[in-house]
Amino acid sequence: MAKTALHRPSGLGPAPLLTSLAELLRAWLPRQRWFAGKGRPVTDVTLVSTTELYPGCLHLLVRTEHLDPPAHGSPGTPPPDDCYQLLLGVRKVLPPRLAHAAIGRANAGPLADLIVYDAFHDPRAAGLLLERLRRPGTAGPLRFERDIRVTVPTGLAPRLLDAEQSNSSLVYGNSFILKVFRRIQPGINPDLEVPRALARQGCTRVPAPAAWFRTSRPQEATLGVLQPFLREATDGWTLALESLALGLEFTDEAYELGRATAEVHLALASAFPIDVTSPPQNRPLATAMSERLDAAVRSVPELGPHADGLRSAFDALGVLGTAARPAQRIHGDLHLGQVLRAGQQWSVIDFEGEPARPLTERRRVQSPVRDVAGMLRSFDYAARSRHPWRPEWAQRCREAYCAGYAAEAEWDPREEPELLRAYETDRAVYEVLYEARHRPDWLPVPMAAVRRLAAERQ
Ligand SMILES: Nc1ncnc2c1ncn2[C@@H]1O[C@H](COP(=O)(O)OP(=O)(O)O)[C@@H](O)[C@H]1O
Ligand SMILES: O=P(O)(O)O[C@H]1O[C@H](CO)[C@@H](O[C@H]2O[C@H](CO)[C@@H](O)[C@H](O)[C@H]2O)[C@H](O)[C@H]1O
Repeated sequence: MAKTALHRPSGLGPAPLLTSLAELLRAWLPRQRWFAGKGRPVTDVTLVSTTELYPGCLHLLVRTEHLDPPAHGSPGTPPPDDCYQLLLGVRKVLPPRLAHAAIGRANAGPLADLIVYDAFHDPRAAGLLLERLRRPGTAGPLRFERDIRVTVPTGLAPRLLDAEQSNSSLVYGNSFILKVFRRIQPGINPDLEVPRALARQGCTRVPAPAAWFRTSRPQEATLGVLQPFLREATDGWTLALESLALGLEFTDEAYELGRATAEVHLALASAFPIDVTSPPQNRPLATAMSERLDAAVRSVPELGPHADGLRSAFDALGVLGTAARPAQRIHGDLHLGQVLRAGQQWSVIDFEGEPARPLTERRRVQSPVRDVAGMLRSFDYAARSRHPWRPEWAQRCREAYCAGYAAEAEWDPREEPELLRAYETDRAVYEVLYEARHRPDWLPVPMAAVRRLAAERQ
């Protein structure tokens, strides 16, 4: 294929993508787990930038346009059009081992009669991507950078992680993991910004970025981060489900997890110092939560009958005036899937925040209670994800986690019941939206919490 086959001057902004490829992507994108625009038919796919990484392997940023931009801006609703990162392979014949990665055969334009596939599944493409990261430099609008103190060996065998993810991750030789962001938003991604800042702080709870790559077009944005792979680690969700299945307690683990969370919060507060002269106001926070609830009710009507009960949590927060704890940078999407345990040590990963929220919002300072609430919701998720439900198991985890947090942070999240309840309610509303969009079978799990939280109305 000629090098210029897909090249258009990417500085000119969105350009119509070669028709046949656009057609293929229109059908393929909505089927991907990481596609954020589910439920909103894609009307067009346009090219934002194309970079040939090597012959037959194209790095693409594409923009999707949608039929019906939602009339409301709910927390789980992406803006009317979105930008996605793709690595496409192009071959005359696709070997059977790559059959599952096929996007389709182009029938027009310079790619006519060639098969296009998702090259993250191709070890050759994945290996070459690692080589780019090992050697800092540029390729078109792409810029590859690394921490020169970290040695990344050459020739590490890649494998695409088979996890239910918002992005795509490649593991190299069980030594490094490259997370490739799929939905791209302008600005630095907190999943690069925060772990780098924590590493500078000497915090060992978070794997430090070894290399990363960005784009300068259409705007500056982070595209991927390579970090050490914790090969002996198991994620907290798997551990919690194992413990439930065996009828075991999880309180020791939860206590240690509380300590780890507090340690990360303390490191975040040092890494991102803020002006604490004006404590955060609760009323605007309560209003924002209430508006998110309104939008969620419009998207998921099952929430409607519980809306007044849920809102009482936000009202109770709103009347409190200023918050007792200062706001700071936080994790933003903390749950049991974001913590990994190796031996006795809990590590925290994925500082991207809730993927559906705008980047600027995810990088804002917020109450650390929001992360605590996220983890408490996760204990409830685990307890409710299997029969018989074990609410008392979750309650014991909750107490242990808060006690562990208090031991490290020297303040106890349970001393802020209104804030905690409001954040748990806000998180449950987010989860309802998330599940309705991505995993409808799971909707009963957060809906059970919604019923409980609404019934707790004061
Ligand atoms: N440093 C790491 N070491 C070991 N496993 C990891 C590491 N980082 C991520 N993982 C695994 O990859 C999965 C997905 O990573 P995550 O950052 O949560 O991606 P996403 O934001 O796409 O969901 C995690 O659930 C975890 O199992
Ligand atoms: O890990 P991500 O950044 O992709 O987070 C999203 O997906 C999570 C599910 O994979 C989702 O988490 C919800 O389900 C978990 C169990 O699978 C549970 O532990 C969490 O408590 C619950 O919120 C998360 O909300 C979403 O942002």
